[in-house]
Amino acid sequence: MTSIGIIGSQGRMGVALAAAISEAGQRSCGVDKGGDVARLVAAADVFVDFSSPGALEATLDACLAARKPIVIGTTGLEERHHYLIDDAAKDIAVLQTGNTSLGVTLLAHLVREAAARLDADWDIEVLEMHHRMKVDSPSGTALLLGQAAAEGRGISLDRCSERGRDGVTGARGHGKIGFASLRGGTIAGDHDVIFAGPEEMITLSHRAENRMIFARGAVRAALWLIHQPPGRYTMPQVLGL
Ligand SMILES: NC(=O)C1=CN([C@@H]2O[C@H](COP(=O)(O)OP(=O)(O)OC[C@H]3O[C@@H](n4cnc5c(N)ncnc54)[C@H](OP(=O)(O)O)[C@@H]3O)[C@@H](O)[C@H]2O)C=CC1
Ligand SMILES: O=C(O)C1=N[C@H](C(=O)O)C[C@H](O)C1
Repeated sequence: MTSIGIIGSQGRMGVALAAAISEAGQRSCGVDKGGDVARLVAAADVFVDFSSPGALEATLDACLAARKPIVIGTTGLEERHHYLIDDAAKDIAVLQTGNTSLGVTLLAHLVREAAARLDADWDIEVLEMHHRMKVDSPSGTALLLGQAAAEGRGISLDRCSERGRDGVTGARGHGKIGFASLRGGTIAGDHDVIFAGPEEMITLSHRAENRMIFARGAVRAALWLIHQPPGRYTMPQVLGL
């Protein structure tokens, strides 16, 4: 039996993850804000982080000291967090993703394919809606889908994204990838990638009906990651997509 340590165990995802770990016949333990992450790391075989970007540095340090692998599902990460992850991945196995579900992993593949086939006359917009308690925007998934679209087009998302339109912003930039975020209610996570072309439109969508899809995907990733050498891994590798 594998012991999976949960960073953010009392949160919405932490609770769903504990249920998914138990469903998979594995053992869980956890830590929350103010808790002893080094103690948790000593007690488990692999870790899943669904907490807050502020927790990441200490969590990675503890995993590095113990040479143990980690799945990072927390979103709202900044560039410096990605550098920390790249550094850690030289010594331990790390998987970071904005979405651990099978459906979104496949959707990202479809978005990359569509973007590769449609020229820049097809405007790409990523629309997401989440529950009222979500603190970061755009969602990690929206950014992941935007990245897939940019890769399909062979462009850099950093240079082509259009975010936070408000007021007289001027016409939409040609070839840009736009993002829009809605917040309300208890929605677990809805994402649409819209390809708006000349006189026709394609929408690729994913609806999360509840958090167990993320939790089950995270368990699958954690159980896969313990068998991998140091490196930075992705959900398509876990799912063989
Ligand atoms: N990759 C994916 O598939 C998914 C990612 N997420 C992401 O996971 C994260 C958590 O989401 P959610 O569960 O809804 O959020 P919650 O706010 O419900 O839970 C976060 C938990 O993390 C704890 N926490 C905060 N800071 C620390 C810290 N420094 N060390 C340890 N624990 C800490 C919180 O404790 P306290 O309340 O005391 O602050 C809380 O228990 C978000 O970034 C979200 O976007 C969510 C769903 C799927
Ligand atoms: O905060 C959430 O709830 C979710 N966060 C992730 C994200 O930012 O994309 C994944 C999922 O959409 C739910």
